[in-house]
Amino acid sequence: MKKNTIALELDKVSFSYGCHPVLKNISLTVKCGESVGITGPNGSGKSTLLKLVAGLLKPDAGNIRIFGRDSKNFKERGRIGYVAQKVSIINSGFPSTVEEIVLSGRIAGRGLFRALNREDRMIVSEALAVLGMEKYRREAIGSLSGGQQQKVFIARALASRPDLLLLDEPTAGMDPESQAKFYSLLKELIQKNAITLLLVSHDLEAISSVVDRQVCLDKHICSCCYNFDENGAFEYETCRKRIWTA
Ligand SMILES: Nc1ncnc2c1ncn2[C@@H]1O[C@H](COP(=O)(O)OP(=O)(O)OP(=O)(O)O)[C@@H](O)[C@H]1O
Repeated sequence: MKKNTIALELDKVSFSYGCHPVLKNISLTVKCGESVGITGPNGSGKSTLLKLVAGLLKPDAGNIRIFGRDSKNFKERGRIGYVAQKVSIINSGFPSTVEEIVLSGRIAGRGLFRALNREDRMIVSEALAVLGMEKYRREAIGSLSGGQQQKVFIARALASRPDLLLLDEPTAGMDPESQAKFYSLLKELIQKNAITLLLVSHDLEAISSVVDRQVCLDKHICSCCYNFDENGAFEYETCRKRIWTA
């Protein structure tokens, strides 16, 4: 996919849950291969924004274009990998193993009737490594903790090799060591595969190593975008003050 082409364009998007307005006039353009962090206070609409891009919700007003197509007509949903903030916990009787769940990400992108090959297994191993979950590959998913299950679903999304990856607070249930390793390996993976990333997080500092810039949802309006300098430090401070003192 060509760099500098547009992966995602939100044009004056508004959304309400019933009579509760959440997003108003949001405009945002993301280039192919770009990584954008979405930050903002609780309830500012970050998850809602990802759900709109994932096609799980429809905007009340405005347009969303994905890879040049109006989202209403965008049928290639396999090109989008989305992992919600909290996946539903799978109960202990569920028969699939971690490896099977992650492999199912390969089917989503390539179709049910294509046999899985060595490359698929290699991609699955790589995705499990990003999440530090290789040693659980033969375990039943239902026997894992909630945080571990979340990691498996992130690995599944990575294994699908999406063109656009939407991650909603992916490290919320991770210990600090897994978190640092995850962001560093995620960065490698998205750069290697030219994946466009939208990453929701409260931890501006942690994600500054992965994202090219951060977008702040502030009082329901996408109010500021900052590019990072080499260390990310100055822009991070500015951004944080703008969000939490507003
Ligand atoms: N299904 C729903 N029905 C009604 N209101 C909802 C629903 N989902 C979210 N909301 C409301 O929409 C607003 C935005 O929620 P959203 O989850 O998008 O915010 P957020 O920025 O992701 O929050 P957080 O940082 O706490 O995860 C909140 O006021 C929330 O209560």
